[in-house]
Amino acid sequence: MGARIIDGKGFASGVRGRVAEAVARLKAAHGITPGLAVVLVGEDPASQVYVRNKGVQTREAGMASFEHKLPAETPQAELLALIARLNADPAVHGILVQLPLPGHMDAEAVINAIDPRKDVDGFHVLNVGLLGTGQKAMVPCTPLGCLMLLRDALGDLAGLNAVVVGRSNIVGKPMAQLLLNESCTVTIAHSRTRDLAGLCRSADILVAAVGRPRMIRGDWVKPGATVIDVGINRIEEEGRTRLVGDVDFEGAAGVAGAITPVPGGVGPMTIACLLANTLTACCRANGWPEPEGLTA
Ligand SMILES: Nc1nc(=O)c2c([nH]1)NC[C@@H]1CN(c3ccc(C(=O)N[C@@H](CCC(=O)O)C(=O)O)cc3)C=[N+]21
Repeated sequence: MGARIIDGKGFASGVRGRVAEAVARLKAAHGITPGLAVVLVGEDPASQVYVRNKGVQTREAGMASFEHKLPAETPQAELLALIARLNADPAVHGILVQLPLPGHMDAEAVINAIDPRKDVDGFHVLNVGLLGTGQKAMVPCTPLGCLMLLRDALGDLAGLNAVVVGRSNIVGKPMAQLLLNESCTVTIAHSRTRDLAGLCRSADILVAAVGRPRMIRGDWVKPGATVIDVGINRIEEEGRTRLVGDVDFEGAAGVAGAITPVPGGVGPMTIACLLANTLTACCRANGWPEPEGLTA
């Protein structure tokens, strides 16, 4: 057990504090309150918990929270009409449509209907393109949170070997883009990668975002590496439900230089970065300077 445990929960609380300070300054100087609209379609219990937490933390940061809960069977046209209203609402600076959406909806069409300037998830195809070309984008919250933790742990990331395990549009691909923008040498690995263990052992930075409990073993980790575990897997163990990551924490912590725990690592950073992105969107919408240290 040699690795430093990266305190994502504590770091996230610091980020939220800095967001709250900036929000208070905006209110005092301009009388403007950044606003975040969260849309939940259906009654998925996990999604309900996340949406409630987002609302609480948004208000705690001094921002306005608008929650829209629609029944699972809502026609897509109705959701698109709501998004159009939120796009046009000057009190709303950020819009998040909770994923996954019910099966009858086309998630890509829904996401691409959001005004890209209000797309605080960074999932709109325009933001994906801006990030991919190194231009100013709205950056997906989870990878942005991981980047903040990595910069804090390592300082300059240039020249480091980064391996991202997982190629999702939500985490793996944008994470790789961010690390490339930091001048890392980046490899994206996935289920078809040959000798995944050996590849992982070449990583100075190892980001696990595959959604398979404890898949990354301790002997896949290069001694001294920084390990970022994005996985949040609910498993049954010894008769109770536990939350574990995509990394075998006990094994990896004996080898890594630093590692994020689950829970208390990347998860809390996701919501903190959602608030940071809402603040950033509000500043950009008004032509004010962006908050320092809260963007990519
Ligand atoms: N459009 C959209 N944007 C999202 O950002 C989005 C989404 N849809 N759908 C669901 C996922 C999941 N997600 C999490 C946020 C915070 C924690 C978090 O704070 N986790 C804590 C506690 C975990 C727990 O106790 O359940 C931790 O890891 O320590 C986890 C997961 C955002 N998501």
